[in-house]
Amino acid sequence: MTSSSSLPQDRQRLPESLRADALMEEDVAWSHEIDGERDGDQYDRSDRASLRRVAGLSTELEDVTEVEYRQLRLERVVLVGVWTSGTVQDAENSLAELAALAETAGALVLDGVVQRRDKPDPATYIGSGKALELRDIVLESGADTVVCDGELSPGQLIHLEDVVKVKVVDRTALILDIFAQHAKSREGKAQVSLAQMQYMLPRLRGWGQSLSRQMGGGGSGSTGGGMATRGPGETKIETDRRRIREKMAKMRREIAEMKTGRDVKRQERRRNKIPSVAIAGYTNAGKSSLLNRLTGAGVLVENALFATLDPTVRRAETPSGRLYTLADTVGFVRHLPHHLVEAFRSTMEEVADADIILHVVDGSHPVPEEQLAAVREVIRDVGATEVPEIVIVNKADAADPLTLQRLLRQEKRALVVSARTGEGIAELRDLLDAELPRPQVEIEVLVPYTKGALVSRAHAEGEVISEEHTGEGTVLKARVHEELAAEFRPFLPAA
Ligand SMILES: Nc1nc2c(ncn2[C@@H]2O[C@H](COP(=O)(O)OP(=O)(O)OP(=O)(O)O)[C@@H](O)[C@H]2O)c(=O)[nH]1
Repeated sequence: MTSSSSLPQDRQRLPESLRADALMEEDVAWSHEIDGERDGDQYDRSDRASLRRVAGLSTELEDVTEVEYRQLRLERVVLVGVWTSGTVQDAENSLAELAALAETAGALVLDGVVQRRDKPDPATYIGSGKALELRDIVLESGADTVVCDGELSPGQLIHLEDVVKVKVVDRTALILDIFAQHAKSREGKAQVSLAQMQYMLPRLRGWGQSLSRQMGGGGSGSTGGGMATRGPGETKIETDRRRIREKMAKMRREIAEMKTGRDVKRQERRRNKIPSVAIAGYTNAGKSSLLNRLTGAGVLVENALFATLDPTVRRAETPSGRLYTLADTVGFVRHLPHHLVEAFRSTMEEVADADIILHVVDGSHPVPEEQLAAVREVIRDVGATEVPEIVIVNKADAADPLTLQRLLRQEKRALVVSARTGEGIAELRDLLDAELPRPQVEIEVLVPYTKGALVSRAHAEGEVISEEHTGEGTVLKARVHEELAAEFRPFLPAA
């Protein structure tokens, strides 16, 4: 078993070896220890994450009890995870992902600890001995927040805060915080707010109590940064709860109205029979980059998780000139808080409604299969299992060729591409051309030049077989969808 005193030595040793190649002054070493408490299996490893500091996170913990949710203030964090099953690699990947999430939320990750246990401790998430060790790490590193790699009960949050004496947040709160930062549309913002309130409701008491206790007993220095002296009392919490419930009801109504507007637009696209392609995939897999490649649209591409939160729908063209719509969707992540899956169910309808799902996976990830499985779970959840799926293994330029080969072997329909270099994109366009549903009705018409717009629609929405300009108008032979065929009816040659 690793004693707590070996940890500081590890961390002292690591920054030096890393400092040599540090690019930024702000970079710090990220080390973590995986502690085999039960089976004596020990594992030490260091890693370095590129860490960035993002300003502008403004909320103190006490504000969380206000009805208006503001972002959590995550600055200097220590990560902690409980490793209950799977391999060491699984535990590492999960913590690495938590680090990426914390960075995306603007935090500086100082350290990470994983504890091997059968299940999380019901009182403090990690065992009580480990919690004390964590307190030492927090003190030594000057962290202001502990981020846990799971969803904690209100009681676990209170108890762990009591031990470590700084704010404790869980993975769910972290993801909600990131979503709050990234939502841009009114609908997206409303959905995230609703999910945040849902999450907050049972936890108001916990955070309030914990704070009151810290204020009363712990001494102001122990909380690590700028907390107010007011601990919300029972009555305040009750008032907050009622106000939150009222606000949630109002928000649900508003979201329902916005959804109606979006449904109308989607039905319009359907009526026009423009084939639709939905891009789905794990967060950071390269969905927005692929959308940009296929449409030339300047969608925000960020090396951060969940840059895309609101569905973006664009028009694109196949090599033969057929129009289709391409929808980018929210990035998925393992253990996506269920409030969020629920909240984004309606935006995911773009996926359920599509003719084809392009399931983008990051080929440079050590285990892309995990991401594929997590995304498929959501695809199943939104009832989109019937939609044909093409797996797009992205980032070929940065991927291990063996991983690519393995994925191609495992997946029924897969294509290797690089949205960055353009590799494989021509093949993807051809594939879409071949796979998108074809218009059914063949027409042969003479269209007067005054109705030129109809001919343009045949080009965009159908397939033109031949086109000839005569003195009387355009002689057009084409395959189009039923609705458009009906509009051409007046121009059919007289029987
Ligand atoms: N090396 C490499 N990097 C890529 C490729 N495609 C995308 N990226 C990078 O991966 C990161 C994420 O790309 P995005 O397109 O924003 O990913 P996303 O899936 O839309 O992300 P979310 O919005 O978080 O769901 C960015 O830093 C991209 O530059 C690729 O083909 N090769």
